[in-house]
Amino acid sequence: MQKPPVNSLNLDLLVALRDTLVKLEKEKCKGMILTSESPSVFSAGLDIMEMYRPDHNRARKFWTTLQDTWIKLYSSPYPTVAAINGHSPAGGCLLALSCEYRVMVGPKFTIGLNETQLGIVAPFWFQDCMRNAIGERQAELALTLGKMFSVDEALKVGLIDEIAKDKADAISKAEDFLDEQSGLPALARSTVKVAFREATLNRLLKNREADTKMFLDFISMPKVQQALEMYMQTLKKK
Ligand SMILES: CCCCCCCCCCCC/C=C/CC(=O)SCCNC(=O)CCNC(=O)[C@H](O)C(C)(C)COP(=O)(O)OP(=O)(O)OC[C@H]1O[C@@H](n2cnc3c(N)ncnc32)[C@H](O)[C@@H]1OP(=O)(O)O
Repeated sequence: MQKPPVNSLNLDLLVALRDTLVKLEKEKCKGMILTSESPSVFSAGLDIMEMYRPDHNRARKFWTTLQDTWIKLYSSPYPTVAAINGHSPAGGCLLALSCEYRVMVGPKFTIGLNETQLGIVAPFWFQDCMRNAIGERQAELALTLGKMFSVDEALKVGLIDEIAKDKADAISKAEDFLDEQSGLPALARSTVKVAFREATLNRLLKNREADTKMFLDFISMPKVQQALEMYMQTLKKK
């Protein structure tokens, strides 16, 4: 990802990510590493400006493109690794959680689904991804708190799989994971992957329209708009 300054996921970046994932699948990609050009941010999550005083049609397109991107990434037949070389809050954490393996550069960055802290709600499929990675108990604690994990905490709870000392080390560890996968019969591998992920995927696939409506209704609430405005101001002042 290369959208300065913080790889915030706006409609354009989501379209680019989705189209890349579609292309990789078509071209029978053998494996993908998702990482960031920024030296300190993997992705700042959803672009707040897409939710603040939105145009209804654009907001709908934004949300359905996010859903498409997640579905493609989460169900990709080829192996996927997130080399998390910077902070990874909210939607950034979702991208990492949707890969099969996570290597994160330590020690100073943070990762987590922090939505609750912002007065917004992590959608059920964000929550499912966290639950699948760290288990029911830890996921409930993390999501109600909107906890951002340090790299050490993330490793301890199973949110990431390995710590790297810098980006090059993270890429090298990600390549080791892909090398291990490349020796396996591809169809057997991807069938097992999709079987593990099917229930989570189907939950969104069967409720896409309801999920979109919930998003649009949610961001239309004056209280949510106020929270987003205050949050944007805090970020800008910083
Ligand atoms: C009632 C029940 C109903 C249930 C309904 C369920 C449905 C709910 C639907 C709602 C779903 C909402 C889901 C949201 C998921 C998200 O992803 S929300 C986004 C959350 N993201 C964050 O909180 C991250 C915010 N950013 C940061 O913490 C920091 O920027 C950073 C740690 C990533 C990087 O720090 P640093 O390197 O110091 O950069 P900054 O100076 O902070 O930022 C530079 C620049 O970028 C702007 N910016 C940062 N993040 C965002 C963002 N997410 N979107 C847009 N813009 C962002 C920041 O304002 C700075 O701008 P300026 O340079 O000052 O102009």
